[in-house]
Amino acid sequence: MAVPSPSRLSSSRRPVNAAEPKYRLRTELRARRRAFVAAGNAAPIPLSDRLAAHINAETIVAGYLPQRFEADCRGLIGACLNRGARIALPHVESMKKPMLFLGWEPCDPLETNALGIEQPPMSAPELAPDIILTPLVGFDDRRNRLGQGGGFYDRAFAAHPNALRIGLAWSVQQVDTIPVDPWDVPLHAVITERGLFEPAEI
Ligand SMILES: Nc1nc2c(c(=O)[nH]1)N(C=O)[C@@H](CNc1ccc(C(=O)N[C@@H](CCC(=O)O)C(=O)O)cc1)CN2
Ligand SMILES: Nc1ncnc2c1ncn2[C@@H]1O[C@H](COP(=O)(O)OP(=O)(O)OP(=O)(O)O)[C@@H](O)[C@H]1O
Repeated sequence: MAVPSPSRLSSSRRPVNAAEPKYRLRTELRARRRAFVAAGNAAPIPLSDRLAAHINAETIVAGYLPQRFEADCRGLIGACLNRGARIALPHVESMKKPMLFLGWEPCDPLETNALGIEQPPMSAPELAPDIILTPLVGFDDRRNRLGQGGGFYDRAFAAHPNALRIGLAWSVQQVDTIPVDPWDVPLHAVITERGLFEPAEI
């Protein structure tokens, strides 16, 4: 089934400029991600011991439900639940409104948003995450991050400055250098199917 284009969410963003370095990199890395999964290389993203040390029954962990060829967060969500953590998932209503993290427990209902991603309904409680598991399009060895370009995670990081920012990606999504804009905040750590990427700040 085709995933609806993000243009179905009303947008006030400036038009995408195909010459912009982030735009070109995104196109290349989405293709890399797709090829990696198509070749049968997808594997669980492990909960590293160093991340596990931050997770207990008091912790609120924001995860995500994967879209197409993204690194799958669901095993990690299960591992966090096993440690007693509370889970939140992103809720996106429009390109203009900030993404919210809403509480979710196994068996709670989900709705599908205009991007084709499952999310908790607005009736779920809003939570302030201690840890934000972030889907990546790309990353570099300084833990700079490239996302989908909507600015949703940039804004979430600004709204939750004390949360641990953990990127999840396939190892092939690493590049030498991610272009950094003034609003970009580096990740504390990246985890791939190979484990915790070093250097990590956790
Ligand atoms: N799984 C997941 N959930 C998420 C995000 C994400 O990146 N991944 N988000 C992060 O901001 C927010 C939703 N924002 C998004 C903004 C743009 C696109 C987007 O452009 N998707 C492309 C597909 C890219 C691909 O081929 O992999 C599309 O729909 O055409 C997706 C999500 C919240 N939830
Ligand atoms: N703290 C912020 N508040 C408001 N807008 C922001 C903030 N941070 C970034 N933006 C806007 O978000 C847009 C997308 O930024 P960028 O191209 O770096 O996307 P990205 O980091 O790949 O996306 P995402 O954060 O969704 O993963 C930019 O136009 C930028 O102006």
